[in-house]
Amino acid sequence: MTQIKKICCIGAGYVGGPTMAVIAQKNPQIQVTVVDINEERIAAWNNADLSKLPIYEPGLDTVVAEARGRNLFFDTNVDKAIDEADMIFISVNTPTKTYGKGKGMAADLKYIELCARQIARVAKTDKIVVEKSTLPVRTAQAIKRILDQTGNGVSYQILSNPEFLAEGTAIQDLMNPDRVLIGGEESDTGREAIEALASVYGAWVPQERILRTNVWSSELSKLTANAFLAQRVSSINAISELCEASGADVNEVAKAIGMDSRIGSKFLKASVGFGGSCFQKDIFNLVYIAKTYGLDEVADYWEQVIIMNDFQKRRFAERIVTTLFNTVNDKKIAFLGWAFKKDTNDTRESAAIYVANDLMEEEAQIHVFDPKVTEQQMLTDLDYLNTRSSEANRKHLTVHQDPYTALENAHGIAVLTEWDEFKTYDWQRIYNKMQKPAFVFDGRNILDRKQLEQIGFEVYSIGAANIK
Ligand SMILES: NC(=O)c1ccc[n+]([C@@H]2O[C@H](COP(=O)([O-])OP(=O)(O)OC[C@H]3O[C@@H](n4cnc5c(N)ncnc54)[C@H](O)[C@@H]3O)[C@@H](O)[C@H]2O)c1
Ligand SMILES: O=c1ccn([C@@H]2O[C@H](COP(=O)(O)OP(=O)(O)O[C@H]3O[C@H](CO)[C@@H](O)[C@H](O)[C@H]3O)[C@@H](O)[C@H]2O)c(=O)[nH]1
Repeated sequence: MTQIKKICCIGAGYVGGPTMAVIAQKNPQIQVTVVDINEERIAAWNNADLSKLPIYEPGLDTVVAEARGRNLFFDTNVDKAIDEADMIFISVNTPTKTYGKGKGMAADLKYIELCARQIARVAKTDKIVVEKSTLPVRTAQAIKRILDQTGNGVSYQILSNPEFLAEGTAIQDLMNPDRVLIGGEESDTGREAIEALASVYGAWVPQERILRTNVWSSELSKLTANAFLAQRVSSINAISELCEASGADVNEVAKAIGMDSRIGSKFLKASVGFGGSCFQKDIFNLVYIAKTYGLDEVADYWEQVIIMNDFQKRRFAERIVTTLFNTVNDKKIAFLGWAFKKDTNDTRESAAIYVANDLMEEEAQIHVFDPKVTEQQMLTDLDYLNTRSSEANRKHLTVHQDPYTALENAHGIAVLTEWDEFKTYDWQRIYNKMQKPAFVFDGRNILDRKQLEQIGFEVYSIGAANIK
């Protein structure tokens, strides 16, 4: 069996960084080099101060501290790392296309293709190339054609090894994955490549959790897993509106259905809408592929998950406006949280961005406190929507370092992220310093509603009988 001695990972992002850190920690005999064209990001990965790593993930600093400089390296020299490696992970971003055919739907594969061409140009020895990025089904074929036809005559095996970690729990998920999926060519050399990668994971993952399959099934399983997860969130969010209208309570409904072992209790938390860099992108990708094959009913079925999610975000913003006597013009609306979920500094597709944007359209003043997201990031997120000028966004957004100043004098508080610390705040003190009536819109259902009501707050929770 091929023994892997050197691994290169192209892309030092939310997936490449943590995944390679864990692989290196668990395989001290393998040299792992993570490369990126983003010099600032690489410098941050190399920062001696572990609180300055480019991404925030609980437990990541400890793993990096153990492996970095021993057998884990972060570098900008992509060619050198490719040249030396026996196994190359491609872990670059695959965003939704913003131009041309498939705009707003298809995955933009330009970064993947650039990687393939770079590998083809540089490689002088046989390589196993591992797709770690999430890709449309049959992308491996395109990568193989580029490598075989433009390369230096060396031989390549392409594996699909999608990543299932969730942000905020990345290290936990990597240490103890439900499964590791490896798709490869159905041939002797294909199977040998699969086993080489399986042995890397075998350092800490039990063999029965390492699934071997063909490349197309592996690629499609990743999109399908995300589509199913997102679909559960949209399903419970659809029911949340019905609960509000009918007097049922979505938490009770989720509990009751979740105890059915066929349904299961996870991913049934009603919310202001799912965010993150993956769910929407991957469903659009699935929808686009289905349309490409002429499968319109399949495409429409999955697209509804996104339509429901957009509606849920909009509905939350509209509820704030109607509750605040149909106007938020010049009112202070305080946001607790901006990240797309707790325990991450990632804001991609966060519901907070869209809710803020809708409220700014109504001329509200948004004041935000998030424990991990910077002001610069929030402004970048708003500017990216292109709804209004940067100056106008700056006029409507104030970012606070202290939650109590963010909440002082607010007409309404909206909880956008489920950070644990929000539950422990001194809510009496907050109430005393707010405009009255004091409204709380709990977009994550994390606060103790009864306690808040006793203090005097008027509370709107997702999927409950609410203030009208
Ligand atoms: N974020 C997640 O939780 C998650 C989980 C599972 C799978 N995925 C998938 O993994 C892939 C990466 O996601 P991410 O969140 O880590 O993205 P990211 O944007 O955080 O990181 C990607 C990195 O790749 C670098 N890059 C792009 N082109 C390059 C090139 N040619 N050479 C060198 N570096 C290059 C970028 O500079 C960037 O730092 C995506 O396909 C995503 O769908 C993400
Ligand atoms: O019951 C729930 C569960 C999640 N969410 C929201 O859904 C979004 C996504 O959450 P989560 O799936 O936990 O985080 P991600 O990091 O986006 O991880 C998803 O996307 C990754 C990228 O593909 C996959 O690897 C993971 O398996 C998959 O869970 C977040 O906004 C959550 O707040 C809810 O609203 N209710």
